[in-house]
Amino acid sequence: MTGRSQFYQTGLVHHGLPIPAISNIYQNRSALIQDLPDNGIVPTHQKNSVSQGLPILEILQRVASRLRPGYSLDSILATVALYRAAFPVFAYLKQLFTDYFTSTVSIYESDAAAKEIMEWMVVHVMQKGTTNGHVVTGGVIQDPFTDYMLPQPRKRSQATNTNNTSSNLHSTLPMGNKVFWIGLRPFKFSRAFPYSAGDISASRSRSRQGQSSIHVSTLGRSLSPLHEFLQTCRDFKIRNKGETTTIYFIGANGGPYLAHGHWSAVRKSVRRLDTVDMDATVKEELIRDAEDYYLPETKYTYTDSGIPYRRGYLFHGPPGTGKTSFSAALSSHLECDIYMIDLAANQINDSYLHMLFLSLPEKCVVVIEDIDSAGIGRQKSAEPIETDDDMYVRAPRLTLSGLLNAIDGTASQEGRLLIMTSNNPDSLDEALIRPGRIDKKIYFGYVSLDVAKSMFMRLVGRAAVASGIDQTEIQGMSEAFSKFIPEDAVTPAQLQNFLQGCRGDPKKALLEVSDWAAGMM
Ligand SMILES: Nc1ncnc2c1ncn2[C@@H]1O[C@H](COP(=O)(O)OP(=O)(O)OP(=O)(O)O)[C@@H](O)[C@H]1O
Repeated sequence: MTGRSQFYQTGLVHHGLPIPAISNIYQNRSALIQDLPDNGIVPTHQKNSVSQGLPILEILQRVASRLRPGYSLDSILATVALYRAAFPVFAYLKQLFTDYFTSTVSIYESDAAAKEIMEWMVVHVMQKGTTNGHVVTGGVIQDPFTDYMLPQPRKRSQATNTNNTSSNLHSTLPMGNKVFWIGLRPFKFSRAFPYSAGDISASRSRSRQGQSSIHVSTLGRSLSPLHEFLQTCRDFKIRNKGETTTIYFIGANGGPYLAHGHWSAVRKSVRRLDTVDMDATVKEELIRDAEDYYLPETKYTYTDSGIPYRRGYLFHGPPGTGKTSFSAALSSHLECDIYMIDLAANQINDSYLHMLFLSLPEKCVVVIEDIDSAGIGRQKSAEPIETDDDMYVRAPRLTLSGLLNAIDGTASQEGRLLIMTSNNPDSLDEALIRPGRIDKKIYFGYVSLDVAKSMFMRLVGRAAVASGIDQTEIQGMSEAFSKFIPEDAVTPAQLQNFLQGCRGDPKKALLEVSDWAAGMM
């Protein structure tokens, strides 16, 4: 037996194929050559072929020779054997090439950078038709692995048509590998199903507590092209911020997302600051303060003075006065994502909250809602640890010290803007709202005269002006309307509800407001 055939055999044994089959190929080849008749043509059925003794191959051989007389399967089998034998060598060379001639970045899918990359990919690779498959889904995007999805492009005329079912369709990237080019440089993007059991590539990508990750590679040992690519994706996201805000929240009680600290996400249309009605001076001051905080020189001043670069606000006031709405509008205005934490609604304990804060991006707005209702005592530490595999469900509950440590412990992320909302600020522990943790306390109150006018104009007046009613007349109506609203009795949420019921009809609003206001007293 020659070294070459041995090599093939080794390859076949390695891949679990039957050795006899391969020996047959070579033995039978020589037999075939020796037995050739003078004219060199052997009737196929008489050939001592490799297919002999293997019923399926024999059948295939017979079919092949009927279709094409004189045709033998031997060459195909030899090619297959060659391929199987050469495969490990190819895999080894490929790995060698990857190790020495390419660079790769790997990012957990829950990371903000991964979402930026996937948004860029969806628009620049997938929607441009340079890929032959993508996943389309409908409805609200609530999964941490899909929040980077972008709406399918629509015609301008469809944008206002709420009945159009395609408006709910979103595209995301297919699983697997995708090669794309930026200029003359090739990049490879890899992504695997997060929880597909048994999938080797997926399990390779799930290195940390079930989190899947994406990988981007390019030619060359330098990481600079990859950093430039990440920056491109970030710039793209910032440029497109104008239309939507990503709101992150913690999944429903329990479940894998909670246990593993994944933020769920929804993408919503931007809430503009001018749609939140409140005292104009307070509003302006607050916006300026937040804008100043994100100026590069402010960051420098904090760092230079040795002050942790963090800022905190406490929004307090009755329910339905715009604390959450203003927080969302402010995050859109600052062009950053918002992270909502409802301490009362989720089984959050000290270590879990700490981990959530560690996972925040550098620039973001974090809102801890209804902080007074979280039932935080002044315990020094959590109760005895229960035996459980998951570190995030060990400590049973949240303590004040755990909360303080999460929001401004040494390991806590800098650069975030923390907003706590409360309906009952007097019940809050002094330590929680001391200067340095809370820099501004803002009261969100009941509807004032000005707020009533502004809400009337926004919710019914504008549409009436657009339909042809005189602007001055509408303004007069808003003036008259506001006089019916009792002071310190109606929240903006209640007034919004009443005005929505008037279906954009200012005359109806004016007619019915008196009775409605009397019912609110
Ligand atoms: N000042 C306001 N300007 C405009 N809309 C408002 C205002 N306050 C409340 N709303 C409307 O009322 C609804 C509830 O508002 P929001 O959730 O922001 O209130 P909240 O103060 O955060 O309430 P809670 O304390 O219960 O969380 C929203 O639909 C919002 O549009």
